[in-house]
Amino acid sequence: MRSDKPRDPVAGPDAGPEPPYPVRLSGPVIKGFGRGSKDLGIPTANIPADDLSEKHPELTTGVYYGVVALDPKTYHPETSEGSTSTAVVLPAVLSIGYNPFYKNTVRSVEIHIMPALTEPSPTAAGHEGQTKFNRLPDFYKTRLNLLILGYIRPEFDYVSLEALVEDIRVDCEVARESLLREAYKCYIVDAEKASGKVGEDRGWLPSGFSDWIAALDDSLIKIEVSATTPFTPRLDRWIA
Ligand SMILES: Cc1cc2nc3c(=O)[nH]c(=O)nc-3n(C[C@H](O)[C@H](O)[C@H](O)COP(=O)(O)O)c2cc1C
Ligand SMILES: Nc1ncnc2c1ncn2[C@@H]1O[C@H](COP(=O)(O)OP(=O)(O)O)[C@@H](O)[C@H]1O
Ligand SMILES: [Mg+2]
Repeated sequence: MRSDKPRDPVAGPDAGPEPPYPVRLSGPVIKGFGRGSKDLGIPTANIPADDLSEKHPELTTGVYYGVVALDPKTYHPETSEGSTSTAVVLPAVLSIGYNPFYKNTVRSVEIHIMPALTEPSPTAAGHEGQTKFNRLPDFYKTRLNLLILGYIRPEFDYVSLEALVEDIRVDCEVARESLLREAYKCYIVDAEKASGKVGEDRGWLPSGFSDWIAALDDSLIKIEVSATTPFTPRLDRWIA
């Protein structure tokens, strides 16, 4: 259970991500338990966690922050300049684990995408009225690339839903303040402006989307060609 100790305003070293971070995760946005928006008012984009223990044994259960890019072929939000064909890179906070408050038996990766760092934070303390978490148009099935930049805290059980929501609100603020530091902000600015290893990781974020669509289309075509062709089991489960 969460203690009453006040929370640190930032997480991770000021000098920038320390190994094992940045960690790259990628996957299609799948259905979760349907609680994020409905129960908590906090939508979380879930990506498959099946091969996490094998590929990323370093990722213990807990809450992390990072940056995400969504495939612009299936997710193209309208901006003041019209709709964009390049992937937007946005700050994110996520949980990896069993959601002890809900006592899940399977591990999930759940990502809450926050507004751009240049916009005011809707989750800041003292924000007028009830906290409204960031909400985008739905983007199920879209491929999401995530760069995890730091660890915030372990997962907890809570005495109430309100206490869970309040802790996630603080996570959003910790993630935002952490990412606003110079050594982290560079993962969000234009890829061309970042150099060295930071530039490599930043460059990876909006990459690989065309390969993914080809692979996905291929699986779907196989299904159409022959009803007896077994659907790739994992995709079958991911895509409603
Ligand atoms: C930043 C963040 C922190 C979270 N921390 C916890 C936690 O400490 N304990 C917990 O039980 N669930 C935690 N959750 C998970 C929420 O309970 C979860 O997002 C919710 O159950 C929605 O699940 P769904 O996507 O399957 O609908 C956290 C989620 C986020 C985004
Ligand atoms: N800010 C956001 N962060 C993450 N997902 C969002 C956001 N805004 C809208 N969504 C959409 O909401 C969906 C998640 O809502 P949620 O209630 O957690 O459902 P589920 O249980 O299916 O994950 C995401 O898959 C995405 O399509
Ligand atoms: Mg979710």
